[in-house]
Amino acid sequence: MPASSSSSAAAAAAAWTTPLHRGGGGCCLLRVHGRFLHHQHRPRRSRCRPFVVRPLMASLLVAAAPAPVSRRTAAEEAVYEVVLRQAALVDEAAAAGRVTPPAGAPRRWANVGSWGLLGDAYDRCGEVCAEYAKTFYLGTQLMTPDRRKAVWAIYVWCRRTDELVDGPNSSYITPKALDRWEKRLEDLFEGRPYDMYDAALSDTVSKFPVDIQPFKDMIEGMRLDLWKSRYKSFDELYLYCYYVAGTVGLMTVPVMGIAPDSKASTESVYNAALALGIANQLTNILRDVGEDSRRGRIYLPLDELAEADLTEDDIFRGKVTDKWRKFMKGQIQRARLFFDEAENGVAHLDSASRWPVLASLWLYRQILDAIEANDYNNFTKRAYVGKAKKLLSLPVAYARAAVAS
Ligand SMILES: CC(C)=CCC/C(C)=C/CC/C(C)=C/CC/C(C)=C/[C@@H]1[C@@H](COP(=O)(O)OP(=O)(O)O)[C@]1(C)CC/C=C(\C)CC/C=C(\C)CCC=C(C)C
Ligand SMILES: [Mn+2]
Repeated sequence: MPASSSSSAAAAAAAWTTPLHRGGGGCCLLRVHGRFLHHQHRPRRSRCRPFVVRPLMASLLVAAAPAPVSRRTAAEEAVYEVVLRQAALVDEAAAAGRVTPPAGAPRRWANVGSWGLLGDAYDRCGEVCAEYAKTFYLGTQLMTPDRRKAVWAIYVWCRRTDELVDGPNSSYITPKALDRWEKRLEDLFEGRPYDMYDAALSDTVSKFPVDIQPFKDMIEGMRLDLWKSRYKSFDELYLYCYYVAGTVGLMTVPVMGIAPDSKASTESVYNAALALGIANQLTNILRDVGEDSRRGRIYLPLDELAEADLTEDDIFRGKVTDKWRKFMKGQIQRARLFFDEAENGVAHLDSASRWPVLASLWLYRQILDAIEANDYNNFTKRAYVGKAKKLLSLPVAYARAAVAS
């Protein structure tokens, strides 16, 4: 059973009774244009819940109904518990005055470091990153060497994890194989890496307050992909998106760092990071509807499809109709809400980390524009952002990141 499941069971029980304002006074919700915005005036360590695009709220927004604020869904509650734990870890490290371990502390994985192989391991991670994610690799060049290398190591682990279920050997991947991958993850967190990519990550997690839970949760998402090909509601889909993508935000914030002068709570920065992962994955899903359907998969909320008077067969037939356009407009609107929340958080990241995050956010968000430009034909036309637009985003994001505060 995944570690997150135990908390999700408790969360499920609490979900119908927990008010949005668990922290008491000190903050308030404002309703603006049908959205609830959180007005926050609490110190960094506050536990008061910041504004976050909630799955239930987002579903209702898509259905153009009024959004309730008093209830949290089971999926949201489960994810929120992880967010709180990650934020607390970063706060503890900051309170102890460190991002890296105290000087002289035993390194969990010292041998290879002293042989100089660690440098090679990180270089290989950088090469993989440069090959698979050029723009993002470019963005990491502004970061301090330690942070840049750490993000590469996380990237490579994520890419390898995804390759297990999506790569050339995916047909051989069983739940047992994923269990072994998880054991390997535990080993590397304990300072016993299996290969050089693991070694780089092992070193990274010994230097930064990175927790194992989001990594385990990503493996859980891959487990889902082995057997689940339908999502009944947005709540179910939200949890999947958290597993495979929201987790990336939680893994990387401790490395990217929070701006020392930021007044935002750690928790709200984590929520923004989570939102970016969710937004990216929702965009992935909307871009790949046709491709996924040809693999027998529908990553769209079935209840919302039914409300739009669309059936699974409509997806498999892949005909762009007015009903489909209307449905897609709602889905795109929801993804944009998550991007908006993420964008608000970027200014609170360490200044050197803002540019790559903002650039990647803008590039991904433009895929939604491309779906619109394709007249919502995501069955047979792949939405992509052209090279010119990509190149233009980089300096614009750079300028914006430089002035963000
Ligand atoms: C405050 C604030 C906004 C902080 C930002 C925090 C941050 C850096 C968040 C990163 C969000 C992000 C890039 C999420 C990745 C989402 C994603 C695309 C996940 C993909 C999953 C599965 O997709 P699928 O199989 O459906 O699609 P494909 O056809 O395979 O594409 C993933 C493929 C999971 C694996 C994820 C990666 C390989 C990306 C990992 C990226 C990093 C570690 C670097 C992130 C850093 C920057 C600067 C963006
Ligand atoms: Mn994939």
